[in-house]
Amino acid sequence: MTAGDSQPSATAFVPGHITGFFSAHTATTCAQAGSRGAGITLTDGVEVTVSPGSGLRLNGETIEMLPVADVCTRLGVDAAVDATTSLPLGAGFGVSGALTLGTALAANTVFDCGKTENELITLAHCAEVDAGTGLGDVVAQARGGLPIRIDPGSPSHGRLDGLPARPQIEYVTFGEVSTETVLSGDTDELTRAGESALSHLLEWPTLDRFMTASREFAAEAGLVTDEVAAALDAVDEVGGDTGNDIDTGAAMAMLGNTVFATGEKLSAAGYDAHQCRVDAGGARLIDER
Ligand SMILES: Nc1ncnc2c1ncn2[C@@H]1O[C@H](COP(=O)(O)OP(=O)(O)OP(=O)(O)O)[C@@H](O)[C@H]1O
Ligand SMILES: CC(C)(CO)[C@@H](O)C(=O)[O-]
Repeated sequence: MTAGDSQPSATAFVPGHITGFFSAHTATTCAQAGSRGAGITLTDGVEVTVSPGSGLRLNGETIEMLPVADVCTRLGVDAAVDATTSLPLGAGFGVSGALTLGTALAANTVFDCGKTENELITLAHCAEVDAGTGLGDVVAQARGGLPIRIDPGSPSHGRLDGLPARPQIEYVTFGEVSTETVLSGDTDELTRAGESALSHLLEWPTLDRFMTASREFAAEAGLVTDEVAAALDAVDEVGGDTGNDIDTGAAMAMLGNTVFATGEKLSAAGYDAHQCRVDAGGARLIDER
């Protein structure tokens, strides 16, 4: 907003979310549908500013995104959404979920919609589920930390827990995987692999176990691309950079052509990796005018 501009505006920050593994769960209502699984929320995220108007701009470029438009319709508002992020779209960082939840949080403030946080999370979750752009990103992004989605769905239905850890994270991305295409296909095998990965994690809920369960999930679900396989192998070869967590390795971000690891393992393997940390706070309003 420029000086002298009297338009109200509000800005929300929503962390990026990498899913390590998941199972897909359909239900009669969007609020009950979703995914089980586990992931990492990132200090790298999306800042979403809403003011009266129309259209969605991401890093200055006008784009169309169904769940963002849907949230505005569900709130009954005409919003101009202006978002910035260093994360790529469609590469497994939950950018669509972040844009959708950020729009809900900021629009509620600007247009005085009178919704609670859980109501806004539910609106954004339903918009993502109905658009097929995500199943569990919104609830994970609302929570922050290392969310475990024990039961699927929005806050009144889903059940979340988390891993008490705050590691440094590295990631490298090779491009997009269409979430809509994967979710609209046969998800039975993927869901079996996701259920097994969740049981494995819950037996011993540590960061190391999360990484191994994620690695196994990607292989069992048949989602590993050539670039991802090469990066996973390269990290295995250097054996981790710290010498004491050799088993942890790297894993694939769902659903993207992206690899992530804890510590500096991707850099040690020769990749020009982005570095960030685990987001501790979850989605939040950061400014209102
Ligand atoms: N330039 C663009 N590149 C990719 N997707 C785009 C673009 N513009 C709009 N979109 C829309 O953005 C959405 C991307 O959703 P998707 O869920 O794949 O991304 P993501 O949330 O960043 O990743 P993921 O869900 O895998 O974590 C799609 O609905 C797509 O139609
Ligand atoms: C389906 C998904 C992997 C897409 O990013 C995510 O929304 C999840 O974990 O449910």
